[in-house]
Amino acid sequence: MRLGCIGDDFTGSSDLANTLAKGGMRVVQYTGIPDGPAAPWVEAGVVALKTRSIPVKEAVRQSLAALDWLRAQGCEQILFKYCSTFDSTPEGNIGPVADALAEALDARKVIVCPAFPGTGRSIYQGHLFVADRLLNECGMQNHPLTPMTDPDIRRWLAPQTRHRVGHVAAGDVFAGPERIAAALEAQDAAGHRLIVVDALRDADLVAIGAAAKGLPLITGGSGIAIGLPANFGCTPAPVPWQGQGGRAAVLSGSCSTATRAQVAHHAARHPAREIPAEEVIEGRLSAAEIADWILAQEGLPLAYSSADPAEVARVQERHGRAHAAETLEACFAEIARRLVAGGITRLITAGGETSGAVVEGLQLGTLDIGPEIDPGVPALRAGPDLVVALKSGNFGAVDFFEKADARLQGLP
Ligand SMILES: Nc1ncnc2c1ncn2[C@@H]1O[C@H](COP(=O)(O)OP(=O)(O)OP(=O)(O)O)[C@@H](O)[C@H]1O
Ligand SMILES: O=C(O)[C@@H](O)C(=O)CO
Repeated sequence: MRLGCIGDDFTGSSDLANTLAKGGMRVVQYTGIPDGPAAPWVEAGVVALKTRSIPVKEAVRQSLAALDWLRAQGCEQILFKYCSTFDSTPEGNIGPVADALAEALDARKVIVCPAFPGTGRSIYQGHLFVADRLLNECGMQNHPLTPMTDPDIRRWLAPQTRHRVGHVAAGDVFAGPERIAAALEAQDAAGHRLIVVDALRDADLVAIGAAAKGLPLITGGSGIAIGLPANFGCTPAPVPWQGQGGRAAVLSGSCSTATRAQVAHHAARHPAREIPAEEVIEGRLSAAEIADWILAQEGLPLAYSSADPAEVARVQERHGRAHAAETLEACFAEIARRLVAGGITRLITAGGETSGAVVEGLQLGTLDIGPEIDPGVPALRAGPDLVVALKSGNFGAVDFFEKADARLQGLP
C-alpha cells in the first residue's frame, strides 16, 4: 500500500475512495482498523472511522491507531480526509487529529484543503464557499451536530490546533505546482504548520497534488486527492462493476437541504415512511416495526427521519443533541440488520453519521469501490450478496435514490 488514508466518517471515506479509484488507483475502504494486513494489490487504503463528532481524545486515539496500521502496510504518504464543508466545532475534531498526525509523522507544511469543485465547494482567500454562498449561509449553519457559522477556514481552525495556521492564496495556486511548493516553504519558514490552501477548480487541485508529492501528511476533502494518483504513476481508468439483483431499500437520517429535497422527490413516487424522531427516542416506535414495513413494500421503499432545522432543533432541545443522535443512529443500525436478514441486497443510506451507524451495525469489513453514481458517491460492494451506496448529506441529484438503485443493479 502506498497511499494511506484516514476518513473521519464513512460516506466521506467512500467519497475519497471514489476519487482515488477514478484516478486509476486500486483502492479498498476498510470499516475501522483491520485486524490483519491489507491485500498485496491495494495501492490506496482508506480506513473509515466515525470520528467526526465524537470526543476529541477518542478521535485522536482512533486516528493514531489507524496511522499505525497504515504505516505497517508500508504507506509513503498519509491523507486525512474530512468533510468538504469542514464539519467541526471550536474544539475539533479536524485540528486535534491533524495535529496528532502531524506530530506522529514529524510532518510540516500540512495542507488543509476541503475544496471539492465537483460539488460546488471552493476556497478563495481562505473562505469556503458552497456554490455561490459562503459556508455559513448555505444551510451548514443549521447542521444538527457541527453548525458551521464562520466561512473563514483559517479562523475556524485556529482554536482547534496547537499550531499556527498559514495560508497559500489563489494567486500562488493559479501559478502552478512550483509556486505552490515555494509558498508552502515560505509559510513553513514563517512558523505555520497547518496551511489552508485556496482551490477553485479541479485544475487547482491537480496542481496542489503535484506540489504535495512526497509530503508525509496531507489533509482535506476528497478533492485534494484528485492530483495524487499521478504521483504514484496511476492514470484515470473506468472502474469495473458487477450489478446486483434482488431487493432494495433506502434509509435516510440526513437533515441536510439536499437530502430533504431527495426525500420529498422520492416520497412523491415510491413507498415512503417518516420515522418521527421523538417516537423512536421515547420508545414508541421500534426498528422492528419500521423494518417490517419496509420489507412489506414493493419497489424502492424509503424510511427517513430527515426533518427541517426547526423540527431538529425542537427534538434536540427536548432530548439533548447527543442522545437524539445516538438513539436514531442505533435505530437505523438495527433497521439495516433486519433488512439484510430479511433479504435486502441493495441498501442506500443518506447521511454520514447515519451511514456510519448502518455500516458498523452490519459489520461490513471491507468495501470494494465501484463506479461513481453522482459526484462523491460510488457504488460499493460489501459482500457477494450485498451492495451499498453511502450518500453524504449534501451530495447527489434530486433523484439520487432512484439513480443509485439503478447503478447498483448495473444499469446505465
Ligand atoms: N428528526 C431528527 N431530529 C433530530 N436529529 C436527527 C433527526 N434525524 C436525524 N437526526 C440526527 O442528525 C444527524 C444527521 O447526521 P448525518 O451525518 O447522518 O447527516 P448529514 O450531516 O446530513 O450528513 P453528512 O455528515 O454526510 O453531511 C444524525 O446523528 C441523526 O441521527
Ligand atoms: O467531503 C464531503 O463533503 C463528504 O465526503 C463528507 O465527508 C460528508 O459527510
